[in-house]
Amino acid sequence: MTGLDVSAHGLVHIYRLEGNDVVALSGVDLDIASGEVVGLLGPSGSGKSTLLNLLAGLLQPSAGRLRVGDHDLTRLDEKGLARMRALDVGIVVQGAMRNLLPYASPVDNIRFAQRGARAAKRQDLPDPHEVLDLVGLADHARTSLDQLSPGQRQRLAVAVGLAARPGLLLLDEPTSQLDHEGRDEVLAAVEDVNRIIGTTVVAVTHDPEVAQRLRRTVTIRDGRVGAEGRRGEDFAVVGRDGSIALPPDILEAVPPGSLLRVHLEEDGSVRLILDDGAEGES
Ligand SMILES: Nc1ncnc2c1ncn2[C@@H]1O[C@H](COP(=O)(O)OP(=O)(O)OP(=O)(O)O)[C@@H](O)[C@H]1O
Repeated sequence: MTGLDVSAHGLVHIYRLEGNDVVALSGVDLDIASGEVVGLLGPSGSGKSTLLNLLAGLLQPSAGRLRVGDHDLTRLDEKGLARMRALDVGIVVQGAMRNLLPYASPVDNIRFAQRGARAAKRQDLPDPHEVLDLVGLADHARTSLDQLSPGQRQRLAVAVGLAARPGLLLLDEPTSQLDHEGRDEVLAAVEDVNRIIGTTVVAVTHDPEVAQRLRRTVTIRDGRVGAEGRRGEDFAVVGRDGSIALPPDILEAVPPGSLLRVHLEEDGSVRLILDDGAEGES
């Protein structure tokens, strides 16, 4: 399977707690092409994990549209979502050991993670040894998990996420609690997987050094896409509804409610002019 593309339009998610609604996502517009590697950034509580869980089919959107490959996640029933999770989407939750059976060998961990795809009669399941090879653990098929380094355990967690060779791999904080060496190992393994089998990867991260290494980053702020990054540079994004989320440092100079004149210059640049006479450019 090659990478799956993802498309979210006006995606809303509301958690309903007794008498209270918590709006976690309030209109996310996001397109991810097949084979992209995207880092999801943003302050705590901005909605990153909610978005990851929606992409995994573990939550259903409250409104808006969400598509992963051919799956329309607003329409799939529980059975359809379970099938998608077994065959097409791999999720690696935060903390390597939460993804692993502690007393099983690495190769048995992969076999166990393939059970959903086997039950769904997937014909072309990869050999578990091949999956370990993809993350550089071919020589550790039978090594006890407590003999693996933290970086190796995290790579094994990534391999478990890839066990059924999904088209979309979701990683929640894949490098937290790792030293530099472990972090580099894990990032290199994810880059190899993406290059060799073309899996689309979406990774939540708080680590600025990880974000720097990712080709594309998307910052979630207050439940929406607040910025996009390319090769370490941040850009404001124009949403499908024409709204623009300004970066926090610009918002300090131009608070909500400010009136801005907008001029499209001949050279294609856009000038925003604050109505009180102060000027800013973007
Ligand atoms: N199960 C839940 N029930 C109610 N509210 C929730 C639930 N999970 C998350 N929230 C709320 O939804 C909002 C978004 O949370 P989410 O966990 O998606 O953010 P996050 O960006 O992943 O945060 P962090 O970086 O701290 O993990 C927050 O206001 C959070 O309190």
